[in-house]
Amino acid sequence: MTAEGFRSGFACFVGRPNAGKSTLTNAIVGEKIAITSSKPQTTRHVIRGIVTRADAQLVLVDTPGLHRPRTLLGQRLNDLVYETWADVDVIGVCLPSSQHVGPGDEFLLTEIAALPRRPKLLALATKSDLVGPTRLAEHLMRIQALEEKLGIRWEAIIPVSAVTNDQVDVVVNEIVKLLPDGPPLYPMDAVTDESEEVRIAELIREAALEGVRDELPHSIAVVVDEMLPREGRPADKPLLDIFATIVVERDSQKGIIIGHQGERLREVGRDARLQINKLLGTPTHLALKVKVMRDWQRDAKQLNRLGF
Ligand SMILES: Nc1nc2c(ncn2[C@@H]2O[C@H](COP(=O)(O)OP(=O)(O)OP(=O)(O)O)[C@@H](O)[C@H]2O)c(=O)[nH]1
Repeated sequence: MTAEGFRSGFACFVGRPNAGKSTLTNAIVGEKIAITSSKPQTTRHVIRGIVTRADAQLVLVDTPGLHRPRTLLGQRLNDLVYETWADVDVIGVCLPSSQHVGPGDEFLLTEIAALPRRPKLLALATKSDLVGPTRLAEHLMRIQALEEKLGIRWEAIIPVSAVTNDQVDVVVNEIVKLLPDGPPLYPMDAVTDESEEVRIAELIREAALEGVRDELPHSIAVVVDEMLPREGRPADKPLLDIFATIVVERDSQKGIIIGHQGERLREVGRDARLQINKLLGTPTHLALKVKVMRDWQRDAKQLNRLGF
């Protein structure tokens, strides 16, 4: 039963690494679904957050960054980006207020402008809390000037801060306005269609990368091997056992993840478990293994197994 005038569709946020895409997605969906970090390029999976309102359903698709493909993984990620862009109704282009609009941003927009079926474009001046009004105004004017320079059209230009929650609702309203009429695409109570396992794997990956991103930026993946309720627990005190494997490319990386006498891996497990408990709302026990799979990023069979 959907009211007349109900809108539904897909949107994604694009932007240079660190532009604030994941943080904005989280602020909108209100649940930890995407990875955020202070270092670039941690978003790897296509993650959908779903906003359902009385008048609309918005499905947010998170894409990885576009980069120079040096490995099979790089190529697949880029293909995924173009496929995602072709599918969405609205692209929110994140242009951080704290940085100048640069060649990277223009490259991205030129690629979008060349799409056969161009989605509607919203310019989002992200991280607006980091600059004063004068700088923000200048930034907005530079964004405006891109229309003529690149032959694109902004449906709106919106300053937004995901951190202070300023104008996040305006962003959602503007996106919804641009969605086509249509019934909900997912059940009305859905938040995300990403499987729990994938979300858990991402939380572990995030914890494993903490503090060592410079050393291991793209060389780790996480697979959840098994999740089962612990037997013999009282009904009011359940415990979920999660077995997961952290996959690295080299022995030296395995050493980094594990740390001196396993200290670092224990920390990773503790951090990840807290996040997982929050996500699932159930106490969990997390058993982590570290495995070396040489060149997993170049090997198609391994990539398929890891879900890329
Ligand atoms: N002050 C401020 N910081 C922000 C805001 N949004 C994001 N950040 C910070 O900017 C950094 C990058 O944010 P992300 O959301 O991970 O950026 P991203 O575009 O998803 O990055 P990639 O996954 O690398 O492409 C993090 O340290 C965030 O805390 C904001 O509105 N204000």
